[in-house]
Amino acid sequence: MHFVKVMHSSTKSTFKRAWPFAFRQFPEDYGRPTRVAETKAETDPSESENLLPETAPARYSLPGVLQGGVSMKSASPSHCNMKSARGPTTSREKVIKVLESYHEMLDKLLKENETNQVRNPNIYKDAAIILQKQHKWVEAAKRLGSVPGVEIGDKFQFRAELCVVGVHCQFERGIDYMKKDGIIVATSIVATDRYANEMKSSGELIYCGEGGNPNFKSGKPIKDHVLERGNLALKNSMLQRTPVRVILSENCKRSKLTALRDTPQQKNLATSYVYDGLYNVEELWQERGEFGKLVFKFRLRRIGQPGLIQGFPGKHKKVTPCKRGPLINDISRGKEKMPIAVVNEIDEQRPSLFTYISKVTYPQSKNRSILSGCNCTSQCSDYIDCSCKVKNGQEFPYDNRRHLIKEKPYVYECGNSCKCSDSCINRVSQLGIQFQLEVFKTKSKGWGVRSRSYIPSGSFVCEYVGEILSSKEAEQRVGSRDGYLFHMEDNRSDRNFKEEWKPLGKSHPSNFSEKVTIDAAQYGNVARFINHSCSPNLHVQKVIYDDHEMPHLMLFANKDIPAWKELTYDYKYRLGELCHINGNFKAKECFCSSLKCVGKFY
Ligand SMILES: C[S@@+](CC[C@H](N)C(=O)[O-])C[C@H]1O[C@@H](n2cnc3c(N)ncnc32)[C@H](O)[C@@H]1O
Repeated sequence: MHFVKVMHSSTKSTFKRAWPFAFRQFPEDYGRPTRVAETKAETDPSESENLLPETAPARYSLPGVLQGGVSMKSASPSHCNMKSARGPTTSREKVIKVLESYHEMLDKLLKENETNQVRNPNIYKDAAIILQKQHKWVEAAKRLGSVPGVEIGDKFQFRAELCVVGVHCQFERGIDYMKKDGIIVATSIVATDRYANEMKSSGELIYCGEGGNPNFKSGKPIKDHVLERGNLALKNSMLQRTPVRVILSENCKRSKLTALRDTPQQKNLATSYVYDGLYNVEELWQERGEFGKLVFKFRLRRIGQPGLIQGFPGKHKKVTPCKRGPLINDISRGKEKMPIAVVNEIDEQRPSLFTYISKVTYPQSKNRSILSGCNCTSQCSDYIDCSCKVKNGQEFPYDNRRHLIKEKPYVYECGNSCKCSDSCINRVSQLGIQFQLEVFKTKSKGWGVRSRSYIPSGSFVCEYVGEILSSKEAEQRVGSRDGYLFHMEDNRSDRNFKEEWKPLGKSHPSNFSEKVTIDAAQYGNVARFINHSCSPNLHVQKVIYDDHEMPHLMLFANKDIPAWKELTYDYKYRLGELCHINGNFKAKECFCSSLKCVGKFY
C-alpha cells in the first residue's frame, strides 16, 4: 500500500492539509485502486472562473422529475415551434426562446465578422456573453440537479448553448461547480472524447479530472492533476452525495448551413452535446494518464431516470478502443515508470503467468577498463572530444529530441562510469519506457502491444528483457519456448563495427565472443508480447551503456506510429543463427496482414 499526498491551501488560513490516498494491491488484479474512504469535504480557494453568481440557494430537482413536461427531444430552435403568442411561459418555452435569441445573436456576429480579415475564434462565446449582459440567460444562478425545461436527450450544437440554458456554465472547462453550505460541489460535467473518459454500457461513466493537460501551442509542461477546483468539487459531490448533470459530447458532421461559415478545418467535424441526466459520483482514484502524469479518475453512475441514453451518442471511437475496462491495471506491478494495462476485447483469457522484470541482469565484465566512461562534467554535447561520442563514430547517436538518428551496429550511451549528468543527451534507452504501452488481445496472434499515444520515429520504446542463456542452455530450450527466445549475435566482427573502433586507435575487446540468448518466457517485460510483422514499425538496436560489454536489445520506432497501432518488429533480428541450432525451430504461419508479408516467420 502506498500513499500519495495532495496539498492545497485554504483561503481563510495558510494551513496545509495532506490528503491520504490509498491503493490496494489485488494479487489477481495488479493494483486496482480502492474507493477513497474520506468523509470530510474540502474547500477550494479558486472559484473566480465560475460564470454565474451563486447568490441563489442551491436548488434540487428530484431525480426523475423533470420539469416542463415537453416530450420533444430536440431543443434546437430550428426544430421547435413551441412559442406561445404571449411569450414563453413554461420552462421549456424559456429554454427554446433563449436558444433562438442565441442563434439570432450568433448570426448577427457571424455576419459582422464576414468582412474581417481575421476570423474571431470566440464568436460563439461572445454571442452568449452579450446575452448574459442583457440578462437573457435562462438561469440567473447556478443550480444543482436538473434544469427546468431541459430534458434528457436534448442536443446542443455549441458549448455556449449549454451556458445560456444553464446546463453547464463554463465555456471551456469540463467541470462546473458552485458553493453549497460553504464548500464547492460539482453542478455539471461535459464528457468529451478528447480525454480518457469512458462510458460503460451500464450507465457508468469513468471521467478524467481536469488540469495538467498538454498545450502543444504554448509548450507548457504537462503536470499531475491537483485536487482543486473541478476535481475537488467532484470529490465533494461524492462526499455530499449531490447529483451532477452529465453532458456527453460527440463529433459529428456539421449542418450545411453552419459549415458555410466554417474555416476549412472546421468544415467536416463539429461537436454536439447531449444532456444525459443526473449522475452520482461514486468513487475517485489516481492513476497514470496518457502522458505519464497522475490524473484523477471519477466513477459516476447514472441515477435511475427515464430516457436513458447508453454510452456516448453516435460513433464514439476515440475515448479508448477498449470498451471493457482493463483486465490488469499494471502488469509490471509498478516496476515500470508507467503502468502497462492488459485489455482483452476478444475473449475472457488472461495472459499466462510469468514474472515481470524490467532489467536484464548481465554477468559482470572482465574487461571494464576499455569501456570506461567519459569525463564530460555536464552535457556531453558541450564537449567536442567526449570519449562516448568518439565510441559512437564521432557523432552522438541521438538528436536533440532524443530520437535515434540512424540504426547502427552498436550505440554507446553514457553510463555509470561517465561523469556527465543524468540529463545528458547520450542517455536515452537506459531511462526506460516513456510511452504508455498496453498489452491487448489480437484476433489471430495471441497478445500484442500498442501505445496509447503517438510515438515519433526514432523514439525509444522498450528493451527486450529476459533471462540470459548461454548457447548450450538456449539449445535445450529451443522447441519448448522458442517464441520468446531472442538470440544475440556478436556482430563485432562486422566491417562496420571495426570501422567504429578505428577512431579509438584500438581493436574492440572481444571477450563477448559467446553467443547469448535472452529468454523472456518465464522472466520478461512488455517486449515479450510484441509480435512479428513483415513491415514492422520498430527495429532492434543494440545499445551498450554499462561497464560490461554486453549490449541491451532496445526497440526503437522506425517510423511515426499513431496511437493504438500495434507495435511490431521483424523477428529476423532475434533469431540470427538460432534457427539453425537444431531442427526443432520451425517456421510459423504469419498473420501480420502487411502487403509485404512473406507468409512465414521464425
Ligand atoms: C514473443 S511472442 C509474442 C506475443 C505472443 N503473441 C503472445 O501471445 O504471448 C511470439 C509468438 O507470438 C505469435 N506471433 C507473433 N507474431 C506473429 C505473426 N505475425 N503471426 C502469427 N503469430 C505471431 C507466435 O506464436 C510467436 O511464437
